[in-house]
Amino acid sequence: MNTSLPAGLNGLRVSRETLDKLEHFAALFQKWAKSINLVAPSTLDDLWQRHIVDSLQIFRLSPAPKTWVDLGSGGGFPGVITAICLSEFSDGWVHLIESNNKKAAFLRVALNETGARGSVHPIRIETAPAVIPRCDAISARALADLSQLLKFCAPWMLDADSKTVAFFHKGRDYQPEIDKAVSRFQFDLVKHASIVEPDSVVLEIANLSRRTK
Ligand SMILES: C[S@@+](CC[C@H](N)C(=O)[O-])C[C@H]1O[C@@H](n2cnc3c(N)ncnc32)[C@H](O)[C@@H]1O
Repeated sequence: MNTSLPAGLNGLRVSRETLDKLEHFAALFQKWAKSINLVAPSTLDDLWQRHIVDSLQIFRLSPAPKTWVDLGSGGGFPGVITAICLSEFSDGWVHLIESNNKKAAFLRVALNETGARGSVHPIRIETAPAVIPRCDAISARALADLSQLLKFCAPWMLDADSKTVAFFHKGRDYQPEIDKAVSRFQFDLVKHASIVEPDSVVLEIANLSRRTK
């Protein structure tokens, strides 16, 4: 298995300390992935590019938010990677929402062992806003279609005063998801080209409101 670092992290810059933590996380991930299905096994050989660098783009796009919520964190992408990046700063925090208990156990170990700034909530996303009433940013990767993601985010983003921004990784077939979502919601959208997958994007969404008929 290739656990080596891709040259220059695709141009992303991280400190030596963060790199050490990412490498520690990668080693832990490979160990746990032998007994729990953390990502599609076919992608394990390319852990750095397919998962770690893919996740790093989120923090690169938005380093400022203090309180993050990562929905359906699975094996930690992008939530744990964001939490590791935040550990360079004093006051950021990532709430990882993952209802699968085995994955939640891995996430706890990953945060503890890397000293990342985050906590794990082994709960359903639908109940998370009651536990985490506000956040500055939300991330989700490989979780649901855009309309469902916006429904999950609504409790944090629908308030007219909300400044919460959401970041969603999407593969090349994202446009029909946007077309469907705009029939129900209005929002500001920025499409960021992925630095990892050609034709994939990270959708940045702000100023969410429900469309009135
Ligand atoms: C396909 S995995 C993606 C994991 C990770 N974000 C990634 O990109 O590798 C989706 C994860 O979301 C979790 N999940 C799905 N629906 C959920 C819900 N309603 N509440 C909490 N977790 C959920 C699943 O247990 C699973 O680990």
